[in-house]
Amino acid sequence: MSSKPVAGAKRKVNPSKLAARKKAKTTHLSVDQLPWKSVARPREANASGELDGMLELEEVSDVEVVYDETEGGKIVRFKVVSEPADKMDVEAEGEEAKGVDGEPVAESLTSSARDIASSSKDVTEVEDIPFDVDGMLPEWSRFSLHDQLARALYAQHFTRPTPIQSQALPLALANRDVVGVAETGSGKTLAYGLPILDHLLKQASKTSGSPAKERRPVRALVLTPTRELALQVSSHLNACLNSVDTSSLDVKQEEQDDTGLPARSQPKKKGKQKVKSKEPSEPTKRRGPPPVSVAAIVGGMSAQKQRRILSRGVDVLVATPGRLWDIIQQDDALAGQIEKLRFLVLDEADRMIETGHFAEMESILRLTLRQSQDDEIEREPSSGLQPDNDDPEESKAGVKEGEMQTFIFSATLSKDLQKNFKKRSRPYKNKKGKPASTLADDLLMRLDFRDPTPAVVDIAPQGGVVATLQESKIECLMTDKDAYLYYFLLRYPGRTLVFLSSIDGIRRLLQIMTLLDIPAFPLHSQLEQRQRLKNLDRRFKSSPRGVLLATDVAARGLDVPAVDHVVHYQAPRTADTYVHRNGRTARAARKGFSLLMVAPDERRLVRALMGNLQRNEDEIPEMPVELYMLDKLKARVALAREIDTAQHRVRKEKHEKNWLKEAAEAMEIELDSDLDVCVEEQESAPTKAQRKAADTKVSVLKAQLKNMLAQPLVAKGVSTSYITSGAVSIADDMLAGNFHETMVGLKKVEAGTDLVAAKKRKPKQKKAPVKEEDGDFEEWAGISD
Ligand SMILES: Nc1ncnc2c1ncn2[C@@H]1O[C@H](COP(=O)(O)OP(=O)(O)OP(=O)(O)O)[C@@H](O)[C@H]1O
Repeated sequence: MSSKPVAGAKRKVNPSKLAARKKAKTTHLSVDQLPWKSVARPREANASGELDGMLELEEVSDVEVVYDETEGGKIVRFKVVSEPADKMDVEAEGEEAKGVDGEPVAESLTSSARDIASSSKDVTEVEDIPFDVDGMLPEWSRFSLHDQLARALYAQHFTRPTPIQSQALPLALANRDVVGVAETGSGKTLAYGLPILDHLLKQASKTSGSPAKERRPVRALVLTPTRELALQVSSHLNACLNSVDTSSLDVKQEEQDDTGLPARSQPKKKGKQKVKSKEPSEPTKRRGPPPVSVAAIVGGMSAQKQRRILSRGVDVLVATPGRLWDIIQQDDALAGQIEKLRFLVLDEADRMIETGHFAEMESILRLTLRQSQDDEIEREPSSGLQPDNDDPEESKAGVKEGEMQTFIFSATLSKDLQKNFKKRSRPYKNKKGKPASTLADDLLMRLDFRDPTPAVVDIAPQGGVVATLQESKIECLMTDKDAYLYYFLLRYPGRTLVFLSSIDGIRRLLQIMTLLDIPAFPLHSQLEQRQRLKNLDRRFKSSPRGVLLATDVAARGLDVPAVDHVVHYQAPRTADTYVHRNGRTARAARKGFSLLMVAPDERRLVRALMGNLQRNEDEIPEMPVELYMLDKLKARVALAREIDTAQHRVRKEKHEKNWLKEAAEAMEIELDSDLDVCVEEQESAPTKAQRKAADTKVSVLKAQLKNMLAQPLVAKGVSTSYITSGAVSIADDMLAGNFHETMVGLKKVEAGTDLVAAKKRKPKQKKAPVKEEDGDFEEWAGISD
């Protein structure tokens, strides 16, 4: 899916430039052949819903739209002019033009030419000023990152590296293979992304001025388990490549708030470099192809679109294994490039090998194996940042110049697997060894680390619990879960991600929540990709009280910055899933809350998964519930369920009838005379009168529910007539601003502030930093809102 700016169609040509125009070399192309360029999906636009479920944005420039009158009517053609942009001077009058395929076409030659001419000046000016990393980003300066990356980090207010970035970056920059395990939401994407971009940008700087004639090969491959994660990773990395005019920032004495981040809202003090008042993250346009390009290829994208992305030349390809393997099988050139990768990343490595991805992953990994013994590593001292190390084994570490580096990242990787990584760098030679114990072991052990001793950085907290996360649980009957969920959503309004284990369950709950006026949206694998992105990007992200009902397709990696709550409507099947689901909230050191709903027959499962996390089930506190209020809500839920059941019956009958009609049409049978009668005659088939009665029943029930929803929910002992009387006075809360808008008489509090104390809470233990990196690590304060 692509979005293309609309072109101006009529043009006035400046005669003085006409001669130059005539000399310009022109080529006529179809819409798909035009030199489309990828544009990063701005994250803000995602939140505001502007992109409306688009997978990628593209733009095109230096294209002229030409109308030819032919006998068959008007034909639109696109003329690509290879004249340098700043020599053009053509005026456009804004009339919309359609391409041959009816799609709107690119911005007019005139405006794009001017934009490019002026923006190229901006870029040159910006890029000529070296970025003062020591002054502006002192905590990043030891990594000596490419100027472009430093600017982008600054623009995103990432003033200091997160702990996983602090520890993984020196290793990766020193050509080590890295296995990184750190808590959810702790910045793992940039922990592997920055070294890759840094390498590619520095390489591009060396070769700039001699543009490659052939399509640029893929240099880095990032594999992710889900489409959403692939798109997100690509957008995170692209955000680091957007050119940023940091000369417009108050660069020197940047105010830092308590979190160590720039105080955006504070009045600026006088600084060393003076400032135009411009938003820091505003990107400037870049001329020509980007020095490094990142693109995602995922399922749900047309083959034509994929070809176009690849033909532009992608340096960093982010992909899901299934789709990538499909393409590789038809594209020998791409297969060849994968064999010669400079970087291979498995993001959420452990999930990737779960059923469904195994075969494709294995095939892709096989391409990355070294072909012969001659490719064995000659151990050379690594260049760049080498961690201090007295260990003789470690001193031989690192991949040799130009060899593939492998990065494996996850929030959950078993200790056994990590140990195995350390022991075996060329597993496929060691077939006689012990067989791998799990599917994950088996596949990950097929990785061909070029580094004799891959570095393992494991700073995941014990039990997988992020320090800023408040967990809680509710023990209730399975049949009461709808009511408890509804209670939770009304009692603690906020952006909430609810995990269920089945798609049918999501469909049912969606109907009920919608009937109860809760803004709920579904996310599961049977939805079309466009719908998935729309529900996530447009609806959920932009609704502060939005509720996303999702399967575990949303459990891994998704970075929705302000998810307030995670609810496990059904207990997760594994300990890792519990950790990853929880990880959708409490990200980047923000506060978060999770609620585990446990039915009696889920208790054993919960006990087992807590045991796997070396935790005790009892240490999770109970969420308090006002039973009087809950009872009122149960009545609403019961009615909503009744409506849903009745609607479901009506829908099913309509569906069956339609199916019969279609079958009858296909068989060229008159439905009225034959099948319709048969249907009506079936014992179980409802008559027309019965169907009408069912419709009426639904309408009556809906009216009842509407009436019920309009009644205020008043807590026990509260008098709404006299607010200062009654067993509970609400006047004080009203004055103090603690008044709960929906549940009159209850205090407005955040989820987690009124938990019943945990029975046996163990103190959280922090891990010691790994030996490669002996710097002191401050608690990461994250990004401020
Ligand atoms: N140095 C930094 N300072 C502040 N914020 C950062 C920094 N690095 C990354 N972030 C932000 O932190 C958030 C989480 O990052 P990211 O998605 O990479 O986490 P993750 O560790 O991969 O999480 P998960 O395990 O759930 O996939 C993102 O919004 C990212 O932009």
